[in-house]
Amino acid sequence: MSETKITHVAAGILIRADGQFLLGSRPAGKPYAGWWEFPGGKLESGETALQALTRELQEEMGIRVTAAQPWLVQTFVYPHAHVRLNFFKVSGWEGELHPHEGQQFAWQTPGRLNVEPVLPANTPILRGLQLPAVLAFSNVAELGETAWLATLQTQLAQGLRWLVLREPQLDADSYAALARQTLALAQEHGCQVLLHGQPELAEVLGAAGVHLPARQLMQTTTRPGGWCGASVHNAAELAKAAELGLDYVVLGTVAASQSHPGGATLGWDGFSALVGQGWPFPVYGIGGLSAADLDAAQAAGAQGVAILRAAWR
Ligand SMILES: Nc1nc2c([nH]c(=O)n2[C@@H]2O[C@H](COP(=O)(O)OP(=O)(O)OP(=O)(O)O)[C@@H](O)[C@H]2O)c(=O)[nH]1
Ligand SMILES: [Mg+2]
Repeated sequence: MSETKITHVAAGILIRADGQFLLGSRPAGKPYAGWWEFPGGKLESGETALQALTRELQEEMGIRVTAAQPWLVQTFVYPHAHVRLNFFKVSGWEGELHPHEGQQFAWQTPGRLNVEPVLPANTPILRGLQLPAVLAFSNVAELGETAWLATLQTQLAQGLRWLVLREPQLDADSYAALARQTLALAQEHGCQVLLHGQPELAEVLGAAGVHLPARQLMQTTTRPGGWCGASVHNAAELAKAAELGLDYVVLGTVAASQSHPGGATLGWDGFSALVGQGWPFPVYGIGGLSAADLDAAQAAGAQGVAILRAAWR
């Protein structure tokens, strides 16, 4: 059998200051004409993905890219090609948008698209765009239930929109009771709550989804419904998360933390090397981090930081 040829593609997600992002319709005459995509195209020989992105956005829409960060990498098999798609977040450009190929443009709100259909390979990218920069993990273990629930209400009022309810010290009944209370509070504020390692309970209680500990991730054969993320520590666990089609992972331990003192840490260099392999989901740093580490995390290729103790101060 001949080796499958991989077509390398670069595509840009233009993001405006108001958070909206750009989709373009594919021009007549191309495969999937009329479907919506992120502007971009195939790498020419000798080009890096960033060079191809810059050239394609100039050719297709007449803009000059001034700031672009590599984000997700998705591989996909179409009848017409096996593609490896390098998606960039484009936060800076010069010039007005011109549809040089007769395409249409549409600015979109994450999670609330008003155009369709979007190219099938882009599903995880559209999900990733809905995820926050800071992912909060609960800390009932240290604060106690009453104090944590009080802090939760303050944080919800201040805009907390994503929460992982991780309390491995609780027995099943106590955890379920806490989950019910947490969901009742969170739902008033449109906050998405992910339960820890219990897809069935998440479904019964109507939680947004589930967060899998690494051991459970490695034993899972079918992706649970709703939002699904996992904790990972190495390339094998990252690969498993990609195979299952998860929505995000938290990768650590980045720095020594109070909960894992003296344990092995990745540091931002080790973190960056793993993220740089290219994954179809956002990767958060975890372990001894706070929101103050956001810039360092993003410089290392992270979506952001997962924070535990620091989320409830
Ligand atoms: N530009 C772009 N291509 C995508 C996306 N998602 C996705 O699956 N693709 C696939 O990536 C491949 C390359 O896309 P393209 O047709 O834009 O390439 P191109 O601009 O170089 O076109 P050309 O070869 O006709 O000049 C196509 O197979 C397309 O289906 C996306 O969001 N943007
Ligand atoms: Mg193109």
